[in-house]
Amino acid sequence: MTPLRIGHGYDIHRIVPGRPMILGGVRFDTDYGLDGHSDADALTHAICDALLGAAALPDIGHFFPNTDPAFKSIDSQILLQRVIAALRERGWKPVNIDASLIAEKPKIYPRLAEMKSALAASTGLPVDCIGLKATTNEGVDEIGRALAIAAHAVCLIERI
Ligand SMILES: Nc1ccn([C@@H]2O[C@H](COP(=O)(O)O)[C@@H](O)[C@H]2O)c(=O)n1
Ligand SMILES: C[C@@]1(CO)OP(=O)(O)OP(=O)(O)OC[C@H]1O
Repeated sequence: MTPLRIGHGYDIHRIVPGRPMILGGVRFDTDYGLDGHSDADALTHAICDALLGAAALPDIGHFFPNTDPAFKSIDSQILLQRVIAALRERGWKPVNIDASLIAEKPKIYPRLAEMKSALAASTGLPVDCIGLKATTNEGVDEIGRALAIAAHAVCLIERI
């Protein structure tokens, strides 16, 4: 079987008042946050889907349905740890992850190191195997009007 596989993931969540803003396992000090059944960490969800996709497994919603109360407000780092465990059971481990956030706000750059540390802890990867960056959408569309935040992720996995 092929020893290396590539995966891609995407997620988007609406910005709403009064919800926590959690991205890459890090909480931002804002009076707005992302709407969702879980903690709505769009970045971590995109990473989960990239890993699942690389292993040709069904997506995050299949493993953790948004109709299941067990996942209400759940910390997405727990979901990511379970995704890593699902891959490990099937003989796969991550090699590296690269992800991009598209967000008008909050400013991501000052918190990047913390986010990488949190994702490294959940995936078991060294921090230098996790790429992370942010860009605004230059005011274009709902993301550009700060009504939503989107994330894209790619990853490589290899045989254990
Ligand atoms: N939410 C964000 C968006 C962007 N950044 C950083 O600002 C730089 C400039 O953004 P552009 O959209 O003009 O490319 C970008 O390179 C990021 O480093 C950010 O920290 N948080
Ligand atoms: C993370 C899960 C968990 O129920 O819920 P949401 O926070 O709604 O996130 P989304 O990316 O829309 O769907 C995936 C679900 O698995």
